[in-house]
Formats: sequence, C-alpha cells, structure tokens
Amino acid sequence: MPSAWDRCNAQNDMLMSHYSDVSSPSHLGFNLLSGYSCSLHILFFLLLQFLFMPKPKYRYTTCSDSKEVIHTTLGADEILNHPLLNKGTAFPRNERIQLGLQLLLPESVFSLDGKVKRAYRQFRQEDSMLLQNTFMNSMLDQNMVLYYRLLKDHLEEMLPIVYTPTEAKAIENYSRLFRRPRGVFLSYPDRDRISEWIQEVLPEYAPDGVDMIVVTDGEMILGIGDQGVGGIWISIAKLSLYTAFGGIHPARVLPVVLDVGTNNEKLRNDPLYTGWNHERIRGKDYYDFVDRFVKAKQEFMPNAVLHWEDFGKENARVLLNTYRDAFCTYNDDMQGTAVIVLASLLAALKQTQTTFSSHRIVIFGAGTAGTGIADLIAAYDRQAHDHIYLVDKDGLITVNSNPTLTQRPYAKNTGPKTFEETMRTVRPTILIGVSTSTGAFTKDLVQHMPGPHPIIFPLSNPTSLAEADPADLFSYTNGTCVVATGGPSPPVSYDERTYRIAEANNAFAYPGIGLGCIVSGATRLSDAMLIAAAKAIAEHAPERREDGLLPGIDESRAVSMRVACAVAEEARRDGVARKLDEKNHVEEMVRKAMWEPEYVPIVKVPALDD
Ligand SMILES: NC(=O)c1ccc[n+]([C@@H]2O[C@H](COP(=O)([O-])OP(=O)(O)OC[C@H]3O[C@@H](n4cnc5c(N)ncnc54)[C@H](O)[C@@H]3O)[C@@H](O)[C@H]2O)c1
Ligand SMILES: O=C(O)C[C@H](O)C(=O)O
Ligand SMILES: [Mg+2]
Repeated sequence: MPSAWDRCNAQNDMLMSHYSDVSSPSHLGFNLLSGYSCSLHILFFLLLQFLFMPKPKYRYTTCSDSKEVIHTTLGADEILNHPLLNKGTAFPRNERIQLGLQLLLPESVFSLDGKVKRAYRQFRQEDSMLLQNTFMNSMLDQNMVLYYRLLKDHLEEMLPIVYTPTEAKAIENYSRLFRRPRGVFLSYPDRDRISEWIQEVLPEYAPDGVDMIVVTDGEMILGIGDQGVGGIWISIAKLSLYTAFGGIHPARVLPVVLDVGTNNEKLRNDPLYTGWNHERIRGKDYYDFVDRFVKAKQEFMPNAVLHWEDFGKENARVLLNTYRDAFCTYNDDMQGTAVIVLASLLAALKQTQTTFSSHRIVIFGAGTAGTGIADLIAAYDRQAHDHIYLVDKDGLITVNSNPTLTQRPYAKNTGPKTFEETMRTVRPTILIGVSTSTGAFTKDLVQHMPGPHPIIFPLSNPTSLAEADPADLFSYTNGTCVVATGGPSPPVSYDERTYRIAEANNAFAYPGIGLGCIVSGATRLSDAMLIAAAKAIAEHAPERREDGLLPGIDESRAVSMRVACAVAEEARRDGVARKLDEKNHVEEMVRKAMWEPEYVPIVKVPALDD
C-alpha cells in the first residue's frame, strides 16, 4: 500500500504533467473548437454566444480629476438592491431624481457619517457575537461602502466579529443562517459546465474584471475541519480584509467555494444542509475538478491573483506545488501564516536581542501551517533549518515516522518520541502551536523551556482551540515569556505590568501581499517576496515587550501598504513584475490603488461601452 508521501507525490506528478498539457494555448484552442466539424457552425455558435452573453450593467470610471464615477444602465429598484451601488438614505437629491429613486426613499438625506452612527447603534443592539456577525453579513449584502466604513471606524471591536473567532461559529451554522447567496458556488455535479458558467457570471458579478480570487473547498476551515459549502464564508471573510486592510477594490474580488461534497456527518444528516450532500470527491477526480476551475480562471481572469484557503493538508500542498510556477498564486495557511510568524519571530529576536542561531524551535502540529512556517524560517536563515523540530499527533517527526513529503526535510534521524520527551530533551527556546490541540502547552511542558525569555506562540484558531491561554503562559514563566496568539487576546497583567498580546494572524500579512502582487502585476510569488513582506511587518513592530510583537490593529492599513510596497519592489527585483519598470514609483502606485469606503457619484446611462 502506498504511503501518504507516495500518494501525494504521484498525484503531484500526475497534476504537473496534466497542467502543463492544458495550459498550452494551442491545446486550449483545440479544446474549445473540438466537436465542431464545420467552420460555419463555429461562427454561428460564436455569434449566438456573443448576442446572448450577459452584458455589464455598471462600470467604475475614473474621471480626469482621478475621482471615481459609476455609470449604470440599471433601474431604480436594481440600484437599491445592488450592494456596490446602493447608498440608501445617502443618495443626494440630484441622484434621486436622475436615477428615479424619489418615491423609493424616505425624505431626509444622510451623510455617510450619519449612516455609520445609525448602523453602529443597530450593531450594538444585537445580543451576541454571532448575531452581530449576521448583521454585518447582511450589511455587506446591502451596502458595501457603509459596511467598510463601519468596519474601518470600529475595526478593533468588529474584527473578531467578521473574522476569527466568530466567523468559525457562523461557518459551522452556514446552512441554518443562510439568507441569500454571495460568491460563486462551483459544485462537482456541474463540472462539465464550469468554464461556460464562469464566463456567463463574470460580466454580472465583476464587470470591471477580477484582481483577487479566494477559493476554498471547505475541508479544513480554521481548526474546525470539514464545513463543506459553508466554506464560502471563509472566502468572503478573507476578501473583506483584503479590502479593509489592503484597500483592494471590493468590485474586483471573487469569493469561490469548490463544493466537492463533505465528510462531516453532522452536515450530511442535516436536512437543511445547502451544499452537495455527498461524500468528498478524492484523488484524480478531485484534481481534475480543481484543474477545470483553474483552467477557467486562466482563460477568463488570467491576471487575477489566486489565494487558496483552508484546504486539507495534502491537497493544499499538492495544489500549491502544481500551480505556483504557472501564475501568481499562494496558499494563505502555508505562506501567509509563515510570513506573520516570521515577522513575529524577527520582532521577538529584536526584543530579546538574540539571533536564530541561538534558538531551538519546536513546531507543534506539522500540517499545512506548521510545515509552511518551517519552510519560510529555513528560507530566511539556512542555519535555523537544523534547529527546527516538527511534532505531530504521534510525536516527533523522524525518518522512521513515515513523514510526508513536506515534513521530510525536518525529519530527525533519531530522537525522543513524544511531545513531552521532545520538550524535555530539546529544551526549545521557541515553541509554536498550530495543532488544533486545545491547552496542549501545559505548565509542565512549558517549564522545560530555558530563559531568559521563552518565545511561545499558541496559534490555533478559533480561540477555543488555542494551545494555551496567554495569561497562563505568563504565570508558568514568571512573566518572562514573549507571546503571540492566532486570534485576538486581551492584554495580560502580571506583576504590576500590562502586556499587549500580538495577534499573529495571517490577516496582518496576506492583504498587503495581495495588493503588492496586484499593483506590480506579479506573475509569480517567490520566497524572497514573502520574506520581504515579513521584514516590512517586523520593521513596524514595537520595541518593548509590554507593547506586544506586532503593530496595532489601528496600523493595519498603513502596514499593509508597506508590505505591498516591499512585495512589489521584490517582484521587480525578481523580474516577475509585469506592470513595473525601473521608472515606476511603487509607493505612489500602491497608495493610488488603495480603495477608500466613500460614496461616489452614480450616473444613469442608456448603454455601456464594451
Ligand atoms: N494564526 C494564523 O494565522 C493561523 C494560520 C493558519 C492556521 N492556523 C491554525 O492552525 C491550526 C492548524 O491549521 P492547519 O491548516 O495547519 O491544519 P492541518 O490539518 O493542515 O494541520 C494540523 C496538524 O496538526 C496535527 N495535530 C492534530 N492534533 C494534534 C495533536 N493533538 N498533537 C499534535 N498534532 C496534532 C495534525 O495531524 C496535522 O498535521 C488551526 O487551528 C488553524 O486555525 C492559524
Ligand atoms: O482564518 C484565520 O483566522 C487564520 C487562518 O487562515 C486559519 O486557518 O486559522
Ligand atoms: Mg486559514
């Protein structure tokens, strides 16, 4: 029977050869045309397709003064029901008349500030974090500018609502909370029509084009596992931070779920489950399906950056390896996480005045995130490679423990077996948890870490799965530790001092990485670009241990901008920046590209230019 490693390898080889076949333009052309023997038939078919293809109904246009205007052919009711166009009571009088909205809105005209005040009161009236999440989701469906302004003005309070940890609860209950769809659902039973349907839906969904796609298959949502079609909400949440932090235009993003079934029995037995009620498709059929999606993406959105989120650990690595050299794509759990962890470690080294060579690193949980973190640390500092110890469910990863392809570079020849033995013999100075094993960093284990400042990152999400509570870590180490967590954590008071706890979540890395790729027109994402991103974040890190390891949430937009600049500059150095030459001023381009939540004038037009 083949090992996981053999299987992964074989799938990878198969996919690689398959992809290099399908990505060649001549092959694509042949596929499109095969089946039509007569050229007249082809012409007639193409003409029909053109005539009946949905046409865009609105367009963002930049005027000579660099201000945006929306031109639209939509009717009054459609405008009020379109989240990008709807301004509700903020439609000024002239627009109400011009767009035919006079009788459809109450008399008073409100400013965006006024609307934010009302919406915030409504938000506060919701009784639980889950209800607040539902409120924000419906705001996103109704009025996007208001959603992003509300989020911007109350970021610290609302981030845990629209993102980790509350999103986990929302995703678990997706089919029960479902009100209206958002995003693109690509279901396995429709596999033969994916390309055709993507072509049809795009002019409606994103008439100005797509810059960023977040796709999931819902298999490993955060640490809560298989959530099937509910994964669409992780794609949406990740994209909302691309816009909130990275200023990526909300009209130019595409959330996607690949619904390949679910092995979650609770969902399978739920009569309200909205996804495809079938066990997960695996192996060749699965990869062929993903490949059809990628092929359609390359055909209709060739320049869009593709972000993979929350795939199962084997598929995550195979898919990244397969496509990473073909276009600009990255896996957030591996690479985004690795960037924020490397940034946090660089900050910790500065605060503790040490270098990687003096540290021994144990990574607990050797899956998607764990191996991604190891790889980036090793890429940053080759010497650190030998000081990395991976531990998984069955203990230390060794050459005899049947390591996967990605664990193998760190497999030790011999050594202790269990996590406890590893902690006792290795005596790590850095301990990182991405295991989903709640409370695994116990007092007994942490006490094996030598001083003066043990660096401990319990990163599993949602918070209920974290390997330790920061307050406990301070008490186990007599207040000497340096801590970061995967989700938001309140400050810790110890020995009359208060310590801010940094949130080492990939959300503080990927929006800037994505923005940098878009602005530079990167055709690939290299390790050097990831390291540049980590360094840019670390440059903004506080200097005192009391202030935490990462810049504050209020700086997230400024930091995303710096990350984007660093990534774009590195892309230019690496020769993969399609849109940059030596003369371009990167910072100015990044600044200009960042969207701000403000209402822009809307003008009704009889038709839109093609
Ligand atoms: N803070 C962040 O930015 C961030 C980013 C990515 C992932 N995460 C979190 O990390 C966790 C893991 O995510 P992932 O995508 O790597 O999942 P994964 O399934 O790819 O990897 C998890 C690994 O942990 C191992 N594991 C499970 N139980 C264990 C135990 N009791 N002891 C030791 N190892 C155990 C699994 O065998 C697996 O190899 C999740 O909770 C996720 O939310 C956090
Ligand atoms: O989504 C998050 O909060 C971080 C990360 O991508 C995860 O899977 O946990
Ligand atoms: Mg994730």
